[in-house]
Amino acid sequence: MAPPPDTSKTTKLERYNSYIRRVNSTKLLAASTNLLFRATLLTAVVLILLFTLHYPPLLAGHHPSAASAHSHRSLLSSYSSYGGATWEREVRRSATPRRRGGLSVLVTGAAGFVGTHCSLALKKRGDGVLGLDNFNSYYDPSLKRSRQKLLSHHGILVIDADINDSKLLIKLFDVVPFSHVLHLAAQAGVRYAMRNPQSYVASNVAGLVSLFEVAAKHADPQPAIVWASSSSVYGLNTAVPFSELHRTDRPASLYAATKKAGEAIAHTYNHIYGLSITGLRFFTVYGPWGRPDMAYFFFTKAILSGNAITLFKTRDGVDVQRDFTYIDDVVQGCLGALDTAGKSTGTGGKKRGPAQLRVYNLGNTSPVPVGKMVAILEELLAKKAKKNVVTMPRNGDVPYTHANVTLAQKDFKYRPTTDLATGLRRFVK
Ligand SMILES: O=C(O)[C@H]1O[C@H](OP(=O)(O)OP(=O)(O)OC[C@H]2O[C@@H](n3ccc(=O)[nH]c3=O)[C@H](O)[C@@H]2O)[C@H](O)[C@@H](O)[C@@H]1O
Repeated sequence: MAPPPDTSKTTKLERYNSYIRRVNSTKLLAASTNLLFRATLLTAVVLILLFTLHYPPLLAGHHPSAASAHSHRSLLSSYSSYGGATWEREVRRSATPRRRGGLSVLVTGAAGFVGTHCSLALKKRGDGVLGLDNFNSYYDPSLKRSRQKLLSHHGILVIDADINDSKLLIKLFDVVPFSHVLHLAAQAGVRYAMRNPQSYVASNVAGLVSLFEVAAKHADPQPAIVWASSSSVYGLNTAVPFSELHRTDRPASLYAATKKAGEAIAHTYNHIYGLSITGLRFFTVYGPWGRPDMAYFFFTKAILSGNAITLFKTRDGVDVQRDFTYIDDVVQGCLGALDTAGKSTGTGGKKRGPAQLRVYNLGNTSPVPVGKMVAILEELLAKKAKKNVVTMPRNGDVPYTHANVTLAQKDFKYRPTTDLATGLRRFVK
């Protein structure tokens, strides 16, 4: 019988070969992972570049900047961390009123233009204010960070979070028994809705529902809610001046449609859950710390830098007109609405009785043609604008806005006092 073959060497060799194969495959895996990582990085850089080219930074013009507000928002909320004794202490400190009978207000969109001014005014008179903002990149977030610094200087904490983050909202209402919510977080801008429609649905519809859900079902006590609707809901309405009784079922832009949807949603939450809700229809609000995507702001920049501006005329050749409203007047209206808001009547998602549901115009009551607005800026800046006058494109704009504010005047003494020339002088300064 032949002796069995000596396998010890072959076995060793096989083991060695298999070891080498494993090492090589690991190297291959590492190499391919490395390659994949580099490819992903390169794609991301190319995408960011393409996006930046497509949406140049807002401060350089009037186009919304970089990444879509929506994707940025989800990124922020997934990174937002909250909780813990120190965090809760800070939240309570910011939200606690300093005067007897003061309000405790959750201000959403606190690092926004109107949000910052309202938060400061509330804090100044001794109310507690806690801010919330997602710092999205619709316009330069560094302006929002500067406003956040200003607020922090006045003892107001602004949390980085999105209104769609229900868990955070629930946590906030667990920590603080807010008496009011001033809900200003929204995707603003009329014409941008054609470019990024989903961001309007995410903020102005889904975000609003997320807030109402938490306020109706989790907050105890339920807060009274005052929120920002818009003059744009009047859409194709031709009866002037715009009254709260006029038709608002013909929005001209998706922006307006989401605000109108918000008013309908408010009705539902008031009806089912007894939430006290007040909608404020703002009319083209302007002033210091304003929004760079608005015409008065980017016109000023363009005039100073010698760039041309585009002025819209209606199809009949008339200047478009706006009831430009100065920020201080709007703040007065917001505080008046908060002070006169009735209490919500429900608890734990159950209505206990009828609650207040209101809508008010907050305008200036004197429309100004955009050409006149530019003439005021030219005088203040001592420099002529280079103007391109074009027929208003079909971009969601309406030709004319004009507020009737009798209702706000009657219910909380709203009385706008700043004309456009005075307001723009303060802005330019
Ligand atoms: O009243 C409101 O509720 C709305 O007011 C503003 O919207 P808008 O009135 O369109 O304000 P701007 O974008 O600053 O435009 C002001 C005027 O300048 C005109 N315009 C704008 C841009 C431009 O390049 N040229 C031009 O003539 C517009 O047609 C408009 O008549 C805000 O941007 C909205 O977020 C807000 O909801």
